[in-house]
Amino acid sequence: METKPSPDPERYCYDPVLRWDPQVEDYFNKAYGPDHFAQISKALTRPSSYSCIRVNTVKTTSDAVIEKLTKILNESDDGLKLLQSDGRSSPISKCQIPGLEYVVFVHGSGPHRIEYGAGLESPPKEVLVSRKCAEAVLRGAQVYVPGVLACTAHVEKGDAVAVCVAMEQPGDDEGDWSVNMTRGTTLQDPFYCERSGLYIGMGTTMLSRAGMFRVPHGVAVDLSNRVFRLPSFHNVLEGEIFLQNLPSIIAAHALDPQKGERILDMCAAPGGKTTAIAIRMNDEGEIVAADRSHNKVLDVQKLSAEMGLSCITTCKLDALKSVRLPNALSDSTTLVNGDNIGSVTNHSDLSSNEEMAPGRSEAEENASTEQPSGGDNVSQAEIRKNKGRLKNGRGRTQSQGGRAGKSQGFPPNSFDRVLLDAPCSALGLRPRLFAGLETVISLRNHGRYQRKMLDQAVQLVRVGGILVYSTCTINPSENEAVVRYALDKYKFLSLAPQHPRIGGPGLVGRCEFPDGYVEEWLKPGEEEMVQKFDPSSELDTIGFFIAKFSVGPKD
Ligand SMILES: C[S@@+](CC[C@H](N)C(=O)[O-])C[C@H]1O[C@@H](n2cnc3c(N)ncnc32)[C@H](O)[C@@H]1O
Repeated sequence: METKPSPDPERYCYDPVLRWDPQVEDYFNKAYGPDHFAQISKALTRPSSYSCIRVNTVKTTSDAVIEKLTKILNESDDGLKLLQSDGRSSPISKCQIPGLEYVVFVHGSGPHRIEYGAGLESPPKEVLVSRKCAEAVLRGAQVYVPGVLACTAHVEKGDAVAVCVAMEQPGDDEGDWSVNMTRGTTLQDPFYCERSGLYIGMGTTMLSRAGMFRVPHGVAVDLSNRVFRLPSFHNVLEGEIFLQNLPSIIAAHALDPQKGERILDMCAAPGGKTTAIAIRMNDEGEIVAADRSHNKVLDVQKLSAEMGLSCITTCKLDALKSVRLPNALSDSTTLVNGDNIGSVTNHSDLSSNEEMAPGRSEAEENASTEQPSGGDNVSQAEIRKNKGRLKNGRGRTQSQGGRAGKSQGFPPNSFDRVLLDAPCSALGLRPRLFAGLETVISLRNHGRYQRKMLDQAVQLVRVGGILVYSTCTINPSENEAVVRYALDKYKFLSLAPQHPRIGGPGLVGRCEFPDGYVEEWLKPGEEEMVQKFDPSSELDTIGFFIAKFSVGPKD
């Protein structure tokens, strides 16, 4: 009788190698040292071992959230598996860092070894998913139909399948990567080497092969046996909690916003940090949340309304043009109802998402925003808002219902604090299965873009104010080199201590590139003033960077 090949454990496992552009790899090897960078690279391919939840303390408490989440976990199959595999009394715990008791962790588990051949006579049938789909699945998501690229022939609904990732492969030309697979392909060779080490779990198909490529949405595979078990809290306790990486929460603490202050969040969407800042201010003061993208501004509006936060105003604004030119004054006055600040949309009077629905007329919105606020206590935010109304005329803060007001920018020195959570290469996000597209030139270009944004941010903070700069990348060109630029160019800026400080030090020194370009990083003594979150460290967070500047007298 013919013996069937048993599944090869080296092939049927999760052991991806993150691919980088060779020059980028050289640069990071120089920056971190080869061993450390290898650890960072490995850590990036894995999800963090816990989900981090920020509790909306304006609406609820950590204890109430823990109780609700425990109930949800106890009632779901995935949750029960988590409880069993976790080995502790409960996978849910409150953050122990002083001041962060409103942060709740739900611990997952993994990597688990999966017996892909258990009970099968031949190698398992396979479903190949896109890299993006796989990264979401590793974070706890389902395998949805659009993420499926290919599968073995004759797959029927209810079949046991191994799920693996379609990874970019190098092409003929340098820097040329492709997946070499069109959607709907039939996987022929069960031993095809490009899928070795890229198996993320075993599950049961919810559709036949034909169904997977015919229906537009739905779950394709019920992935009951996962390499990483992390709870998915998608659509759970909306408005009460927000899933957010720990360093992002720390960035809001670094800004240290005070009740009643006027704060600018320059690149705000989807609003994770904006809402964290609003909660830290107990919803008292004014936060202007700006973003370049109209639709993303609507996301911030939706999140603010969902979380019941009233101190957030939003606007569509290119951060590179955030400082209003003197001649724009009259333009904006004419354009936006006598508003000499810019067109911003306020959520103070919106109580639900429904009220944000596109298509609602401005008149209706204005009517809803004219309701007097109840209660005897008049907050500082309310006083500030009313002062603004008197000064600027009615209309500045009127909601435009599903539309993002376009701002002309803001006068210099008009904010107490500014957060520049800059768009970046995102090379700290986890899990990441491919990084080959960034080149040293593209990494430098990110830094150049960020420096231009910082030039604007510096002008908008008043003397005595605070500027926080953050990114979610491990790339020094976007982190330490941007801080060096800021400190060298603006002598009135100084690095300020951050609380809490749980991240590691920044990089000191410089890097000389083969093309002669020299990049300067931090000077000795500055490294402990920034927070650099290392994905391979015990904190097990995404890669993230935070610098906090005090703004001294500007001459
Ligand atoms: C890192 S994300 C911000 C995340 C956000 N701070 C949060 O915590 O939810 C960067 C944002 O910058 C925005 N962006 C990119 N270029 C911009 C520009 N020139 N002006 C304003 N926003 C910009 C992007 O639309 C994106 O939403």
